[in-house]
Amino acid sequence: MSEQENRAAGRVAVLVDHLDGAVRPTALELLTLARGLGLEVHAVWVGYSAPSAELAAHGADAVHEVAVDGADAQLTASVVDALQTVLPAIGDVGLLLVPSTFEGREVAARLAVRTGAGVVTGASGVAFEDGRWTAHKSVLAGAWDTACAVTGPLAVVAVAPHAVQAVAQDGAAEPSVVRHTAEASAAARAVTVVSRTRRPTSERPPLAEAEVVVVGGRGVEGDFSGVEELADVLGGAVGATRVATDEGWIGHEAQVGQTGVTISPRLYVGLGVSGAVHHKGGMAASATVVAVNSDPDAPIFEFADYGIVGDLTEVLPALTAELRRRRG
Ligand SMILES: Cc1cc2nc3c(=O)[nH]c(=O)nc-3n(C[C@H](O)[C@H](O)[C@H](O)COP(=O)(O)OP(=O)(O)OC[C@H]3O[C@@H](n4cnc5c(N)ncnc54)[C@H](O)[C@@H]3O)c2cc1C
Repeated sequence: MSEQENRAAGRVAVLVDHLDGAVRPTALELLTLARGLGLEVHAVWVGYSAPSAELAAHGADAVHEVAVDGADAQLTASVVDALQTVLPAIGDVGLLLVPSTFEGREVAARLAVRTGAGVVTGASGVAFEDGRWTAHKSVLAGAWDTACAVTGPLAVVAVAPHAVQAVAQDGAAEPSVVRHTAEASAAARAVTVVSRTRRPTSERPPLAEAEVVVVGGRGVEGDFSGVEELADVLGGAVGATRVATDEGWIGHEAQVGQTGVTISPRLYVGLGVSGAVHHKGGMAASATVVAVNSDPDAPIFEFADYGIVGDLTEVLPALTAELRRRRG
């Protein structure tokens, strides 16, 4: 970028998603993406004790810790309050990256309503093109790639998990750490968190962020044990079609698709999944699609990278056993 373009693009801020003090993997991806843009990168951490060296290794030049006064800092309204305080303090921010998770998209939308920023969600990449921040995303079940240029002064781009690979670099300079305090808005103060109950933890990664997702459809005929076994061998998450969740074979939180969770794993494995358009809409951004289906004319084979025509009762145990053998 020329000096003039650099000035027009402004600085890049990254909202760092974290849980119990640990940076979420998607935040490291966002920082890596931001570093690649070649501009000043500011990491925004709501709370204190940010792991500044880890954030710097992934691209942060400066780390901003923000305490929210008067409300629970984990509420999305509080996160927006924090951003509204810290972005003007950084100054000249042209692009804010947030994760395209449920919470990230809510933060993006609330911030846009308050500030008039332009928002693009589910982006696979972002670049400064023809004097505007432009986000790229695939739409209509992956049938179209679009470029969405933001015309306002601030672009808020929610980036899909795994759009880039997080890469730490050795020898990053120690970032400056700046502390801020944000005043909670009426929206944040209106909510009191009375209790928190941690869901029973699973060894598996969260569905929306997983690098590998194994999905069971109607073809599993009610038995998800083989789907879970393959997911565990691959270190992945378990997903399902709406048919499988409607049948009560697995919880609704596992539903992948237009009305379920949107995923963008490196590897998607569909077992007894037909590949209906409503399902495809939530997984079309998967990098590699593998399908096992007994019907050679199943629509999923039209967009799968690798297809196995066969009965799950035979293919799945053989596949799992072979992968287990190869992984030692
Ligand atoms: C408004 C709306 C929103 C929707 N949202 C979603 C959504 O978010 N997510 C979603 O998934 N769906 C959604 N649906 C439903 C969607 O349209 C499909 O009905 C659904 O995805 C089909 O699920 P399935 O592939 O499991 O079942 P089916 O379409 O019935 O396919 C089952 C497949 O399993 C194969 N099979 C059967 N037995 C075996 C075997 N033994 N071995 C190997 N293969 C076998 C069959 O050949 C078939 O291809 C939505 C529908 C509507 C109308």
